[in-house]
Amino acid sequence: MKILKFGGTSVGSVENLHKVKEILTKDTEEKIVVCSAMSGVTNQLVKLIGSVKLKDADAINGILHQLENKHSIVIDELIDDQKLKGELKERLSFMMTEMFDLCNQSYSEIVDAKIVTYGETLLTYIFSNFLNTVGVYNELLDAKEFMHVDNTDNPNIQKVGIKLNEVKENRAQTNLYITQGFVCKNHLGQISTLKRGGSDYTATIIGSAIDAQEVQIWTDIDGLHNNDPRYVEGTNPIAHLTYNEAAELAYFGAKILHPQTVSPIVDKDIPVLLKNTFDPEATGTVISNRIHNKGLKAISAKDGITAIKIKSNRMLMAHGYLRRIFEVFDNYHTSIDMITTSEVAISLTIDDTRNLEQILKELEGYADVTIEENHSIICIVGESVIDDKNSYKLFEILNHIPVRMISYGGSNNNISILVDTNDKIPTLQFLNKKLFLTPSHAVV
Ligand SMILES: Nc1ncnc2c1ncn2[C@@H]1O[C@H](COP(=O)(O)OP(=O)(O)O)[C@@H](O)[C@H]1O
Ligand SMILES: N[C@@H](CC(=O)OP(=O)(O)O)C(=O)O
Repeated sequence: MKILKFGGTSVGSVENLHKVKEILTKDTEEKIVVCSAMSGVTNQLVKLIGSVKLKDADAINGILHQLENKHSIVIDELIDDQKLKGELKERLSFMMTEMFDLCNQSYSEIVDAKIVTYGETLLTYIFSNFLNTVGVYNELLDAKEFMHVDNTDNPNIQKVGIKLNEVKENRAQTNLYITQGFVCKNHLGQISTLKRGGSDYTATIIGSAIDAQEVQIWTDIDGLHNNDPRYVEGTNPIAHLTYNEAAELAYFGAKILHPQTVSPIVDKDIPVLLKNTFDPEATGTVISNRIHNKGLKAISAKDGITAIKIKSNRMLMAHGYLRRIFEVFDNYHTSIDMITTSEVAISLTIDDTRNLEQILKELEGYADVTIEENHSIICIVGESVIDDKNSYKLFEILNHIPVRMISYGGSNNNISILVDTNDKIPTLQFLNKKLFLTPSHAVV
């Protein structure tokens, strides 16, 4: 069994849905297909939720109308059979009424999750019916029936596997299942999400739950590139990455992968393939535990970082002081990414600022605290990257860009620097030139 995940762009138009169909029908192997919402739809749903919070009836109606139109056009163009077309339109209209009713409830996290996951529900319903009508028989599985994820950081994979097998057993025999990414049920049995971009995570949770042979993530680019192609020209796909490398890159901003994608499949050593829907023959990237080559592989950037400097002339290096600082962050479930220390100060970074006010209040009890917002962590990744004889070149960045923090040696596989977000793109471009475009770029 293989798991194939198709992202928003891959399912974002009728033309692309036909391409997905081609990929699915290349062989008859058993597959579970995880689909995202059509590209742009989840963003529209997020906007819709904003309007629900504001109780802005005109905006709500406007967005619902756009969503109905968008999916209605897809049905028109995709489905030839008039009877089926009518049925799908009727179902679409029913789902829009359900959404309208939700929009008229007062805002809550459950209402939020129910609304924001509709994009996946709409798309999979239409796509599954389309496939069936053209002879590609499949069963549509409701992910809410088996993606029971009590703890999104550490899902109970076995539980998902048991539920998924139960759901499959009650359905007709087929070698093709279609389901929704992103949506899950939480520990209270309420509808929830795996966070933005979470369909990748859905795919690897399912892959691990059923001991899949491999997980394929189909997107709009030919694999994970050595730098962010949105900001840097001349980036190249990387043929092989280790789980460690992929996890670091995903966590530190490589948008192609949800940060938690790799974690469910590492222990089972299930490979993840990143493939291009628009160029299926392109090699793409294979993520596995095999180290093909060591040294510098790729650079990524994570925005929305806040640096916190904690200064205390009296106590910093005193026994137990660091513990007290870390406990404050721990008490507010706020994880720390980078840390540097001096004799009298510690600087650290966080990306979750929901509890920043309370954290600062507690820290200010025994230290001077300053914060700097709008920073980005630039992460240079590769197995044993710190031993790469070219890695020294990255420090030339210091001649060009004000660097706020550097983290070197925390792991052999990652060197991180913190810069103002306004300097992110020049930093990525400079590092690309220095580390990848100079002739001697090579590894240990
Ligand atoms: N290092 C990288 N390698 C490849 N793509 C990247 C990288 N960093 C950012 N991206 C962006 O990620 C996009 C694919 O991710 P995403 O938009 O989540 O796809 P999907 O719609 O398939 O879920 C690419 O179009 C590319 O612009
Ligand atoms: N549709 C959701 C989940 C997702 O994973 O989407 P994509 O595969 O297009 O990144 C989102 O936009 O966040």
